[in-house]
Amino acid sequence: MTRVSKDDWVPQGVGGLESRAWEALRETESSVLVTAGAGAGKTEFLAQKATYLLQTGICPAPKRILAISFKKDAARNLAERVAKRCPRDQARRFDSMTFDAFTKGLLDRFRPTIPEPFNAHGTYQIVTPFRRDYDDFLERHGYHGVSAQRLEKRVQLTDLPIDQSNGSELHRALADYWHEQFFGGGEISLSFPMINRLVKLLLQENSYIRRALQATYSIVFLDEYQDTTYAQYDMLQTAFDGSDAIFTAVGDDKQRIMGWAGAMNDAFAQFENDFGARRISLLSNWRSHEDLVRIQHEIARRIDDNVEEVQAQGIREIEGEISAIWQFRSTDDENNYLAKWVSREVQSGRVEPHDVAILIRMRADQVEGEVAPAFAARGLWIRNAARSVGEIQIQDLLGEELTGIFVPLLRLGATDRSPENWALAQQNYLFLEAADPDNDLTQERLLVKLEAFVRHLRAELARRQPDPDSAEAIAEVLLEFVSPPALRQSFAAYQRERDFERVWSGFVTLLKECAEHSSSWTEALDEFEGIGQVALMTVHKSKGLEFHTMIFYGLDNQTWWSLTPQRGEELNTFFVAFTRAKQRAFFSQCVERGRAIGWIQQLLAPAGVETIDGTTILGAT
Ligand SMILES: Nc1ncnc2c1ncn2[C@@H]1O[C@H](COP(=O)(O)OP(=O)(O)OP(=O)(O)O)[C@@H](O)[C@H]1O
Repeated sequence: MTRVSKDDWVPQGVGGLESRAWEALRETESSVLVTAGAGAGKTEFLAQKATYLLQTGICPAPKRILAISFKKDAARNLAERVAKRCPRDQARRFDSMTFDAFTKGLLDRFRPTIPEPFNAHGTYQIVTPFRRDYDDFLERHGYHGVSAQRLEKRVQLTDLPIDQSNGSELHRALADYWHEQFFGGGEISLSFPMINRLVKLLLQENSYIRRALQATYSIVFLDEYQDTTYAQYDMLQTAFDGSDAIFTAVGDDKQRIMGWAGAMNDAFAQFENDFGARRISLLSNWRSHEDLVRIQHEIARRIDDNVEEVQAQGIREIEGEISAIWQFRSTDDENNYLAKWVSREVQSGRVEPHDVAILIRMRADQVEGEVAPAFAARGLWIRNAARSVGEIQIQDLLGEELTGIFVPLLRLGATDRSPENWALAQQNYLFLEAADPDNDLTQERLLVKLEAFVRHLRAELARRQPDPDSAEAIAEVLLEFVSPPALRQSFAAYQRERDFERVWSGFVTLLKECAEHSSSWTEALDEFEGIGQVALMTVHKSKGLEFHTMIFYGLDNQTWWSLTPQRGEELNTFFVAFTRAKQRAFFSQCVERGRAIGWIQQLLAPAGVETIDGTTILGAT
């Protein structure tokens, strides 16, 4: 087992850390709250801190680190960064997962021990109720004085068991709601907020499980902390009540975009108070260059007048405009111009298609239908990551563990040499087989088996042309090798048959689709991963990602009617999206839909007006 002394440890994979990040990294005796703007390297900082704690033995075996992120791809990305830097025996003690995966994992493992009647037998389905579902429930039960919004909020926040002595109509509706979800006939239906409440009850009532959890995790990381909900915070506090766990939370209050879903108003102050945390703020932006950071700062100032200026560390690689409003007379003009512009940029070698993102406010499927034909006419494909394959969205599917295990194997099968995928495949396989890191013989034996399988897979792929039938057959070959029991055992999220099926069938569906119009397996895999495709996504979905060039599509005062400096959360969402750009961010606006948004126009301080193909461009810098 390799250990590095604290003094000798250096950050890995990045040039260095700013001095405040060092300070926060070395703070291992008390909790810290790292606040910083966009691109400050908050997520990277967590990966470095985990590496530091594992490599120096500050987190010694068998202790583990729990890292909680908001999105599956973010959780996976963090785990991959740590896995790349730490030996396997250390990296496997880093548990990176979403809040939902954490709570659901506890529910699935300990469900029978929850106090009655919530320990009811039988399978459960996960539901995502909309307001109209609450309305429907209230209507059916005759609760005319209760709004869907209030009921939804109560479900999120009310502790179980529900206090029967409170006779208010809202309370009765809440009790009935839980009863119907559990005993309404058929399968039990649970939403994630309900799972959260059940797990809180479990941890509150069962000190044995609580202590076991605390003994496992003495270090906890919280990424994107600004979007933690009251219920999640409450559950975490219950879980770690009385423990000496050290927390590291990172966040940016200007990126708070989940208020509508119950995110805390005062998350930072509360954390400092409850966890005795030191606040350390970072001042760099590693993602974007100086000229973009200047515009970002102007938007940030509209969110918080006192925001500190940050130091841009990104290098500008582009000449000419880096931000502007492009105005069009018709949507056809708009789509054609954008397709032509992106195609020219790709052909000139300035950017790869997947480094370009088209950002929209909502309804990705509809916009995809409008934009894609113009792009396809120029040989460019749009990847709408919000599209569902079966019951899972592509963006979520790509963050799934199953995908992370199958894709490197497929890549190895499709190419002669791929050291990176070979390293990943080895690591994954040894993990799936729960190989003892100290037993060289077992490891050797497993790696020989893996090699033989890759040879077999290569032969299978070589003898089949990519098409949907072959894709399905190949996926089955992979599953048989990896084995569903090993997947279920290794990942709590796949323990329920239905959860596993959802991901598995999404994987097969997308692979079949990609194989259908590819001439090689590598091409099919590129398409599967979105390589060579222009990304299309809503501003909400862009959280945590980054792109070389971004185009905000259809940014007019009708479509984005609520984007005003007075509406905090919309502005934050826009800010999050804008700060994803490394080099350039443009806005397209079509007069058929609405007018330009005045304050953005002002902000970009248009330098002049140009005309191209009958379209007007308001230039910025
Ligand atoms: N110390 C560093 N040196 C060089 N590059 C870095 C460093 N830290 C982060 N980066 C790079 O800067 C970019 C932003 O980092 P990261 O995503 O961790 O920032 P963040 O603060 O979590 O961003 P956001 O809150 O905007 O999502 C990434 O491309 C990352 O690889």
